[in-house]
Amino acid sequence: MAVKLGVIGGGVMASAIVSRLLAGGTYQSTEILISEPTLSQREALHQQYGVGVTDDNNLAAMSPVLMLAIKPQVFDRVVAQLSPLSNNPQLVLSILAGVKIAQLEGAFPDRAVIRTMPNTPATVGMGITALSAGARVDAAQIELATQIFQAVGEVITVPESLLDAVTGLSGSGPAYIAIAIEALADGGVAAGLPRPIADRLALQTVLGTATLLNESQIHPAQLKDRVTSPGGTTIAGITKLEQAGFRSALIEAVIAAATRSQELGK
Ligand SMILES: NC(=O)C1=CN([C@@H]2O[C@H](COP(=O)(O)OP(=O)(O)OC[C@H]3O[C@@H](n4cnc5c(N)ncnc54)[C@H](O)[C@@H]3O)[C@@H](O)[C@H]2O)C=CC1
Ligand SMILES: O=C(O)[C@@H]1CCC=N1
Repeated sequence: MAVKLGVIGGGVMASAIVSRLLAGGTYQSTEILISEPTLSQREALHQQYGVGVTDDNNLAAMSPVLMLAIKPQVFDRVVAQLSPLSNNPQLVLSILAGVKIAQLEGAFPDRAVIRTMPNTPATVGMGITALSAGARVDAAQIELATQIFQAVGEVITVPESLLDAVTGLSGSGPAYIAIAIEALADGGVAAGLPRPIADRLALQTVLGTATLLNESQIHPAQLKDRVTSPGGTTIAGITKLEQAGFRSALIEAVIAAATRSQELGK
């Protein structure tokens, strides 16, 4: 069967996206070719997903749809090593933080380019991906990109000027939430809970709160007010959070990550 999707870089995000594309039937394993320099990673991808693997980026780049899943720091080097013949894909999808549509269009002349920002909950189909289309993209290509990223969760379309901010929030956000869950569990241990119980309580509290907000569509501030009894435990905890700058820490984290995304595109 002919390869339909080539992927350059077979790391964390490529694995997450490819696994969901296969599970959802968007592509068959024989229709995907991943180029990856690390032998053990190639073997793992082939064994786990049955996809084609290669150490030659030019082979992956010949596919009609090419997904770039390398680190932004190696983008220039990877592009410089692609031969003109492999400048064949009709559609290039980039998941690279920071790398701009203009850079992508310069690297793939005459090809349609869509810059995207997915996130790691993609692994379980609960991701959210923002797409931003370049000038050469037609409606069918936006539809195809949407279909590909819907395999890993929600898809939204934004102007490119917002993609660095998206990166700072939803791209990097899973790490902030993971730290929050770890810290909540540490707090539980500090308050006397056995570790396994603290871990379970912390995780389910975040999962349950996110699900409740999502399903009820109430504002987070309303939910906070519902939990907070006058003179009770929650307001005692919130007072400490405010003293420690919890809100501003999160705000500053998103801004710092967005700023770093901008820097990566320079
Ligand atoms: N990890 C995350 O949560 C997210 C990452 N991204 C973006 O996705 C991209 C990939 O990130 P990860 O998957 O986390 O990184 P990763 O390090 O897990 O994967 C990158 C892969 O590229 C391979 N690679 C290195 N040099 C190469 C070359 N010359 N040719 C081909 N492959 C090469 C590496 O061996 C590695 O397997 C980055 O650009 C990042 O900005 C986007 C959204 C979320
Ligand atoms: O940390 C990074 O640069 C990548 C982009 C978004 C999430 N991880």
